[in-house]
Amino acid sequence: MSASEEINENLTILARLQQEFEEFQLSCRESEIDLEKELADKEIKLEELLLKSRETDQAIETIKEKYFKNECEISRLQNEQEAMKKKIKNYEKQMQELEQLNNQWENSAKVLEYSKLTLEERLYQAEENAILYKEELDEISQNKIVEIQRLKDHFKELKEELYSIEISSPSDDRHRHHSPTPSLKHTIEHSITIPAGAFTRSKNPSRNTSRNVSRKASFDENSSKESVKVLVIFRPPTQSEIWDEQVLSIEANSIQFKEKNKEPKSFDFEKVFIPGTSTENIFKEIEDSIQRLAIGGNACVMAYGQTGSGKTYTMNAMISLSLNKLEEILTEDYDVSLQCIEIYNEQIKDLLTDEGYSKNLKDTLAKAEVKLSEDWRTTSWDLVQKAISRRTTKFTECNEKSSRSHAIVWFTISGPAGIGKVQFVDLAGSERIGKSQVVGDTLKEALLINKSLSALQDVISALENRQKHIPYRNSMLTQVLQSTLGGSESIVNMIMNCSPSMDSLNETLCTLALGSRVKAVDLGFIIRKNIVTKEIERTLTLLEKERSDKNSMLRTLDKLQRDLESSQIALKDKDNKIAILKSRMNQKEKDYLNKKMDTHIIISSHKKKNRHEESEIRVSSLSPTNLISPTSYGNSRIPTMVNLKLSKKDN
Ligand SMILES: Nc1ncnc2c1ncn2[C@@H]1O[C@H](COP(=O)(O)OP(=O)(O)OP(=O)(O)O)[C@@H](O)[C@H]1O
Repeated sequence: MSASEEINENLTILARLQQEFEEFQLSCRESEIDLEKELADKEIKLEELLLKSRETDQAIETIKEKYFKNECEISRLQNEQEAMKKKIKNYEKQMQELEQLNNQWENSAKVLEYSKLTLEERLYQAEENAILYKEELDEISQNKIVEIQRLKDHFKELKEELYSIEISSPSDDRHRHHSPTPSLKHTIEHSITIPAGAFTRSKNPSRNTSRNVSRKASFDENSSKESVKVLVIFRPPTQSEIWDEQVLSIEANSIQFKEKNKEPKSFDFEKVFIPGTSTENIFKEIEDSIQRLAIGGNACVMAYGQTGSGKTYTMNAMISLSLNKLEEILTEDYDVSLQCIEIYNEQIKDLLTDEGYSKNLKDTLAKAEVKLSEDWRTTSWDLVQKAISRRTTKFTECNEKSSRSHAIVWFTISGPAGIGKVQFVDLAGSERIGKSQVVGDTLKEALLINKSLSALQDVISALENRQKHIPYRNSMLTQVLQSTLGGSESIVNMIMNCSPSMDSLNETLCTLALGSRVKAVDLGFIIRKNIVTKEIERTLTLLEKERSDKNSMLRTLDKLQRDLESSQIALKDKDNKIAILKSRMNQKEKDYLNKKMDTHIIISSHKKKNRHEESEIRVSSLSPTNLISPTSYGNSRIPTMVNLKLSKKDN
């Protein structure tokens, strides 16, 4: 080949190569554009991934915070749980202590019960002795009566002798002056038999003097009578109640209990009213003490008994019949005033005004006094009815609350012969409250009723023992009753209201036991009055001491029983509190476990989500497109010149 041909051929190759090169350049530019586009897309995706990763970081932070909070809450709950456990341990310890106390009480109650039995035995023996002494006394008094009759006859003979001497010497005026005139005769005769006190209705001023005289006579007469009278009243059974006379036999002076599998018990009283006795017959027993009001005497008519035993019924009848009696014996010379009050939870309330309960006894009593006008009989009865209805209507809504308070209707009668006072007291129900259901307010109420009835017993006991200090101030009830309880010119009529129902046997027993103890207050007094010889006096003192010992023992036992009941009630209250705390703690534990579970679920779901997202990120970062860098990507696709050369060489 010629040189020119070779040049031409090379030129052709060059031109072809140039063309190829240009094409290659063109394709390179296109690839560059594609790569740039892809790069931009990747950058956007990367941005998005970074954003997502930042959001995930934030979410993780929030979860961490939540987790931390939950941890704190868990440790707080754990602390609370620990504290609760400690509290429960404390309560359990207290409960154990109370149980120990309870056991101790029960033991001392057993000891007391045993000593009670021993004392009862001794009392029984002493009573037998007393019967013997009484027989002796009866014999002595019989002899005395014969002696008195003999003296009377002798006196009569002397008197007649004197009279005949007088007649035989009419000139001697001195003798006539000293002769036994009819009035002297009256006086002498009355030195042997005491005249009955009488109340005369007279508007003559001179009547006052005669009333003063009659007052003295009346007190002298009554000084030999009882200062405390115990009346036992059985109301008729209701339709739903059963009275088995074989089990509970009620007679005019005694009550017998013959329960199956139990020791028979009997109580003797001066007056026992069988179911269905008219209130007029009952009133006859207190009539004396009401009559004495006109001459400045004091009286207390008190109704004691369980709820529904007839206290209010009896008290209403006694007030009404007393007002009839007073109307009969009082004239316009007398001023009558009335107070109707109620004592509930150691607070006092005037039942005739809208004032609420107060702790200020003196003020309330002063404000409660209503001075009655001339037609005081009608006015006072209306006011008493108003007070009773207020008590009843107010408390019916609160169910049985009426029997949880003491109501007192108090008349003051001022007349020429002095100031007489009578208090009609409807006491709170004496029933023992069941231990199980007593909590909160009811517990407080029960404890305060126990306290006031105990205080009443203490006052009666102090009167029995003729103590110098009578503890009237121990309760609001005894403070109010101070005017008519005790004192030489006061008569206390204690009405023991009972139900004949078989369901109430225990409460009836308690009521009668208290009645016997109250009766002992007066018994000592009467016994002392009748003592004739030193020997008998000594024996009777011993007997009286034994009786008083037994009574104080029984009272202690009663008090202990009440205390025991109170502590059992308190124990029950503690039990309830512990049960409430335990259930609260269980609830807290449940809450705590639920929260823990929730937290656990949240954390694990977040962890799962995070793991999922992380793996997603990892997977996407491992895909081939992501693995190629822009340069390597370009290089791999650019056809190499070496290849071209190689092909050229091959060629
Ligand atoms: N001697 C009686 N004769 C007939 N019914 C009577 C007698 N005593 C009470 N009752 C009746 O028995 C019921 C209860 O009497 P009452 O309300 O007087 O009892 P209470 O002891 O005062 O009760 P509480 O303590 O709950 O106030 C009443 O329906 C009353 O009429």
